[in-house]
Amino acid sequence: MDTILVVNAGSSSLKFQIFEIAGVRLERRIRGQMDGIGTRPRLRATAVDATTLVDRSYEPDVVKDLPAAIAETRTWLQSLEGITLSAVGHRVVHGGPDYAQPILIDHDILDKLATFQELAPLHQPNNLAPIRLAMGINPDVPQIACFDTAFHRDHAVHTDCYALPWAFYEEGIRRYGFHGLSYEYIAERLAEVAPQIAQGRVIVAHLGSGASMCALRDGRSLETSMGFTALDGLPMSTRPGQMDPGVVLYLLDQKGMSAADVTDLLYRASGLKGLSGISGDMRDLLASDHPRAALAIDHFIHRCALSVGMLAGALGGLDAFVFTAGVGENAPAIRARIAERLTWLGAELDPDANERGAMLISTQASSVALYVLPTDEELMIARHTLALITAS
Ligand SMILES: Nc1ncnc2c1ncn2[C@@H]1O[C@H](COP(=O)(O)OP(=O)(O)O)[C@@H](O)[C@H]1O
Ligand SMILES: CC(=O)OP(=O)(O)O
Ligand SMILES: [Mg+2]
Repeated sequence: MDTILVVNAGSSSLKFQIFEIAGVRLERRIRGQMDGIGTRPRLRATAVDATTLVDRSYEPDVVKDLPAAIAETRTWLQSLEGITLSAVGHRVVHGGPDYAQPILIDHDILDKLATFQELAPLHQPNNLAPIRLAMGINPDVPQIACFDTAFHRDHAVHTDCYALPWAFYEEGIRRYGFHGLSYEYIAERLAEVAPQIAQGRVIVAHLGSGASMCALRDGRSLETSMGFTALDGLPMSTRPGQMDPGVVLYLLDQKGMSAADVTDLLYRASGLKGLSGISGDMRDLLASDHPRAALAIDHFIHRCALSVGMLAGALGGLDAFVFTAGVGENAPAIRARIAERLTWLGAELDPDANERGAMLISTQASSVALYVLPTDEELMIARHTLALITAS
């Protein structure tokens, strides 16, 4: 069968899906992921009828990083039979100022995208490595890049700029925003499940290993919590989120840390992991009775609440709030605590619906509709990929 393979390397997971091309439609065939990379690695894949195709756990030091996950997953994918690849669609986290649309990759574009590696060190190298590999093995299969930044590219300039001298904006130091494929999917999904509400003022909380929020109006991105890099905004598994840049200056100047040390601290050793000293995985923190686990969760909730205030301000009010990604989809306790901090906006949680993981988790009296919508970045990538290969 003719298929599109989609590859999505996140900061704690490698997700993939295989879609059959059925004329102009896509039919999902296989969905899988290696998640818990470096903490509790597990490779799982299911067929469309929910049959388990693989379910394998690994020691954390065996699949300790994304390259190890890519190698292990690739071996498994190669064992599949009867699959002809028409194209591969890739999530590429940073598209810089110029890439605002999905694009067919060639060597020049690959080199250009590699110049953004320092702006997304947890992602960009792992997004580009499989593309380079695939182009080497089978140069005839089109490799399509879909950017996390693209969905935010039509923000107003006053939204995108930092209050730095203008020349910095012109050279590309801007607030790009990320998780755009997820927000694009949720905007479409919300338009299906609640068309009226989707036209209104909506905040989507993508709470995974990386976490951000996006203010949508009429399905378009108006504001988002991440900026020039995916360090900004909410605290994450291993990243601190919004921080006074004076801290970085202090670390460099007063503590004598090198730029590489600070990079490592901010991308890999901070956030929930750094603050708790236990783990960056929300499951571990929820299961722990250590006071620092509780502190890390309290901080996460507090920063989420502040971010909602900021984005509701950008929207001039709030009609709906959507939880998505690993934590948002799977942690009712976290959803309940965030919802509690939305009470001032008129939100009222339905605790039973929340525990069940229902799609709508607010009461009828709530003036802000609360939703849980599983994201599907891979479907978004597959759609873009199909559109691009059929247009060319
Ligand atoms: N049942 C759960 N309860 C709480 N957190 C969960 C649960 N399942 C997954 N998570 C969290 O979701 C995160 C992964 O989310 P995901 O969106 O897949 O991240 P990424 O794409 O950045 O790798 C993990 O760090 C884990 O903390
Ligand atoms: C941009 C980002 O942080 O992505 P992820 O949440 O997949 O790590
Ligand atoms: Mg992700």
